[in-house]
Amino acid sequence: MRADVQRVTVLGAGSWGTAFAKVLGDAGRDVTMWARREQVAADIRERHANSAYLPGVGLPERITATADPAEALDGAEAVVLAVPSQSLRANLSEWRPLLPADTILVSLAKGVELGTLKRMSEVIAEIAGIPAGEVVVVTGPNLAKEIAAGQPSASVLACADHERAVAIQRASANSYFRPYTNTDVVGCELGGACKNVIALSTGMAAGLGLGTNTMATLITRGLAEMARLGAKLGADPLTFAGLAGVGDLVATCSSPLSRNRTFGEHLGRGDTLEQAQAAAGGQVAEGVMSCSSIRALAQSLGVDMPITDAMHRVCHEGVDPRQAGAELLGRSQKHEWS
Ligand SMILES: NC(=O)C1=CN([C@@H]2O[C@H](COP(=O)(O)OP(=O)(O)OC[C@H]3O[C@@H](n4cnc5c(N)ncnc54)[C@H](OP(=O)(O)O)[C@@H]3O)[C@@H](O)[C@H]2O)C=CC1
Ligand SMILES: O=C(CO)COP(=O)(O)O
Repeated sequence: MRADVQRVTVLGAGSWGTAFAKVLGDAGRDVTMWARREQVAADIRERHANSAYLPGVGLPERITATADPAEALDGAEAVVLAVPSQSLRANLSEWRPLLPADTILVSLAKGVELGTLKRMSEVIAEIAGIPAGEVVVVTGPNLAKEIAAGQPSASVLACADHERAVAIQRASANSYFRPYTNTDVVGCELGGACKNVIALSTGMAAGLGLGTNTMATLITRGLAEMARLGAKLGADPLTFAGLAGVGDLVATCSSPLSRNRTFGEHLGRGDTLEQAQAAAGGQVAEGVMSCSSIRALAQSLGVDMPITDAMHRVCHEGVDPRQAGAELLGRSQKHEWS
């Protein structure tokens, strides 16, 4: 493993993969991106733009791109995985023989895998055949469009191996992006996955015409339920007070740029799942799948996550958003911290 990472490969050329490549390029790193579609790769390589995902954003000239994963991965000192959570296992299985030895694996994905109920660093470690403690997880309040516009933001690089987190911290820190390290991978990853589900709920509330008190209630009680899950899985409770918890919740639950919040808003306005998906224009709203996997994980551990449960029932059992809201309020009364 190199402490002074210079050559980075980003696998996935969507919103966050491209914005994170720009962060690395602006930090002076040489970046090669892999795009699933040749036309996206050509746009990045020849026009220094990704018009499909980040229209109007100029990319550093030191970023190049290809649709060939072998070419993208050649010589990579760090590999950033920037594809949706539910396809990551299949994608990485294909790429595994191409991964350079000793490369640092970095995860941008915020989700929990359906079926296995694994966090993304667990999936990556399993497929790559490395200890889970070696995967670096990027999380925090990082709306891609704002970061691509160079707006100041902080982030968290979580890894049990502090040296790997520091290597990526050095490689990504620039004038507008301030990454902190953290060794609580469980807490950081759960924060990133759970907040997408809570953002669905705040979007849904907005779509129903509800105001700020409702949004603050969902954010705060969402934080309580993700912290309960984290505590059961051995996370540090402080993590949920940090960038990966409150920070990402506030950004995602309140911003019109959030795909999860926007998806929820469509459902609240009465759109079907299919209509909301069509409006997302092919971009991933991870919470739609993660509400089911996180709910199953919570149930397997006996953890109460009522908002997540409500989102699962709206998204996958056809429950009306108004009814889900009424049921949340109608639950038995209790102490705030019980
Ligand atoms: N956008 C954001 O602000 C942030 C996103 N994240 C997380 O980062 C992860 C990636 O998100 P983001 O880049 O925004 O997602 P996007 O939907 O913007 O892009 C997804 C990328 O993955 C590709 N892709 C989609 N499905 C597959 C598949 N089955 N196999 C291979 N490639 C596929 C897409 O290719 P194609 O264009 O060909 O469809 C595209 O390049 C998610 O987990 C998200 O939650 C985290 C922080 C911020
Ligand atoms: O994770 C994000 C911000 O930190 C992006 O959220 P969305 O996927 O909802 O756009």
